[in-house]
Parts: sequence; structure tokens; C-alpha cells
Amino acid sequence: MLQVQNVEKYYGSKNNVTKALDRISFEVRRGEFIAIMGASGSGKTTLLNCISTIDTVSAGNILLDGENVTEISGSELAKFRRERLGFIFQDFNLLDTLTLEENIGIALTINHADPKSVQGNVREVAHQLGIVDALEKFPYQVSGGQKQRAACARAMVAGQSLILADEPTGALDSKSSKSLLEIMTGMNQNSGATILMVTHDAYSASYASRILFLKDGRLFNELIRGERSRQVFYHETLDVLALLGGDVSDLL
Ligand SMILES: Nc1ncnc2c1ncn2[C@@H]1O[C@H](COP(=O)(O)OP(=O)(O)OP(=O)(O)O)[C@@H](O)[C@H]1O
Repeated sequence: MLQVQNVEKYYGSKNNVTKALDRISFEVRRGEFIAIMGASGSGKTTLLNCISTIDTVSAGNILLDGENVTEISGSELAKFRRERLGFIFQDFNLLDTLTLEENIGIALTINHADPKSVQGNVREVAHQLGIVDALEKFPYQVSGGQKQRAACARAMVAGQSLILADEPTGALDSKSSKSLLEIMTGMNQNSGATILMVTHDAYSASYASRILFLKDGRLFNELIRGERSRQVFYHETLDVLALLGGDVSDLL
């Protein structure tokens, strides 16, 4: 579903070039939950930004459902992001002046979808994520967990192909992190959402079905969970991080 082919990304000008991504290639199949790990500066956010079309690649191709996203330009970009990608942000980015219902349906509303169908779609995902009772409320009137669920609902309400999350648990305490990761696992396993999550954190990564490890802008290793328990997978992740070297404490 997602094909990343020989992607390179350079920042800077001639005399001061940073190679952020160095010939990265991998594929994501529909329904996978992928974590991308690596030390600070290894290129995780750059990779996510290239996939989400927020940044442009210097070389290589990125195909989503067969469409080359590196060739989309201008006004088509915003439309592409709204219709095909879901985002889960670290601070959830819910708009304070809109109800949860309006927040969840915002991409559909901007696309001028029929209000009845927007309402139907919003209610369906809200039901899946257990927040139907909070739909009329504003973000300041609901709990942190309900905000998390609303943000997740927004990322999948339009049937987006791919959900992208950059350090979604980065600002959360351990209880809220666990709750968000369980919601994301539910979106993946019960609703078939395909998720690509960047994280520093081995515990968060252990919820994924596959982990890609970046080092100095290159794909260093990958780990597939298979039938193993999350706990066993977590320990294997720590082993790979130790192999990755560098400042491991930076990764935990
Ligand atoms: N806009 C930019 N201009 C110049 N260099 C950049 C820019 N953005 C990123 N870089 C460089 O590209 C490399 C990869 O950065 P990136 O932010 O992708 O790493 P990361 O793995 O996400 O790090 P972190 O975990 O700290 O967020 C780094 O060397 C960084 O300094």
C-alpha cells in the first residue's frame, strides 16, 4: 500500500549539506502497524514528513496506493493530505471552539461532504472508539482520554489510507501513553487502520507489528513481532537498540 523507494533527503546548500535520509526503501502492507525508531537526528521525522508530503524528497519515490506522492503539487497537496492521510499529533490539535463531533468531521466538512453523511461517519467511528456520549462537548469539557479518542477518530473518519503519528506518546504520562497505544492497537486490529508511528520509546514501539530502525538516515534493521507477546517483543527491541549503539539512553 505504501512503497518508499530509494528515498534521499538533503538539507542545506552546497557547502553545508546534511544527508537526512540515505537511500531508504521499504514497503507497508495494508493493515500493518509500523513503528519507526532511531536515535535523535537519525531521520525519523524527515521520513514521516516526506511521506506526508509536508517535506519534499531530494531523490526517490513514495507511492501510496500506487500514486506517486512526490509528484503531487500545489492545491492538490492539502486535498491529498485531508482525504488520504490521518494524523495523530503529540498535543492532539483539537480546535477549542469546535465540539468533538465537529473536530472529528473537519476534513470531511472542508471537502464539502454532505452533512448527513459526515454525521453518519463521525458517529460510526465515535461508536468504535467509545465516545458517542462526548460528541456534543467541547475539548475543554472532556477528559484527556476522550480527547485522545477524538484525535484518533479524526485520523480515521474519512477512511484515510494511512495514519501517521509522530511521537504520539511523547508528552504523555505512562498511564495515558498506555491508553493511547491501546486505542491505536484497537484502530489497527478492529478497524483495519494502517499506522506508521515514529517513536523514541521502546515500550510504545512494542505495540507495533513491525519496527523499522533508522541509523544516520539509513534503514539499519527491522523487527517483526509475529506471534510473540508484546513483552518479549519489547525485550528484543531493547537488544536491537543496544546493537544500534550510540547513546542508548537517548532512545528509552
Ligand atoms: N530543516 C532542516 N534543515 C537542516 N537540517 C535538518 C532540517 N530538518 C532536519 N535536519 C537534519 O536532518 C537530520 C535528521 O533529522 P530528523 O528531525 O529527521 O531526525 P529525528 O530522527 O526525527 O530526530 P528527533 O528524534 O530528535 O526528532 C538531522 O541531522 C537534522 O539536524
